[in-house]
Amino acid sequence: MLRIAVTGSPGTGKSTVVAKVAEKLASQPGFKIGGIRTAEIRKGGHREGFSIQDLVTGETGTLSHIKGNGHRLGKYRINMEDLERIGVNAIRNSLFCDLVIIDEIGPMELISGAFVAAVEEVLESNKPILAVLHHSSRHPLARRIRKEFEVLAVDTKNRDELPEKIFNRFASQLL
Ligand SMILES: Nc1ncnc2c1ncn2[C@@H]1O[C@H](COP(=O)(O)OP(=O)(O)OP(=O)(O)O)[C@@H](O)[C@H]1O
Repeated sequence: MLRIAVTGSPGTGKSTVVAKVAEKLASQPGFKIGGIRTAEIRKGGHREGFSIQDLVTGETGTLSHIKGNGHRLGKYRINMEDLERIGVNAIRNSLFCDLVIIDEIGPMELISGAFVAAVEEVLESNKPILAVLHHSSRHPLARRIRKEFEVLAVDTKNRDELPEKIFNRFASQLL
């Protein structure tokens, strides 16, 4: 079962690579992609936090924000309610899809035991997975993914060609 994790320094284009692969696969008739994407919340040219979205329902919430009163991680406060209501549900429901995308598995997401458990459940399934893995996480789940997945490092030199390569790998197994 094909499982690929893309990793790399901040801002190298990991999410863009995954989004391009997802877009190409999603355009195949009947192909269903589940899981999550996270994105920056910007205001006035500054990053104020991150959003989290269910790839099936489109439901979007706040993963973290500079304002809030949840668990602090750097300058951000984790919104555990949205992380678990949207993120954990999206990952559980992705078990009914053809491909699971988890963008991303990093320190903010790994704060939630329910998130970790949901990802572990997907790992125990037979589902193909494409994940963005935070480059420096030492969490046991991150270590497990580094061992079990094919890990591809994204950099500015390979980020334009990687989407096609990753698409072809999944396409040859799944389409
Ligand atoms: N192939 C590309 N060519 C040009 N610009 C790109 C490319 N890929 C990504 N970018 C730009 O680089 C920036 C970072 O991209 P992206 O969010 O995909 O990176 P990331 O590695 O996922 O970031 P983070 O570390 O914050 O998760 C964005 O502004 C995006 O538009």
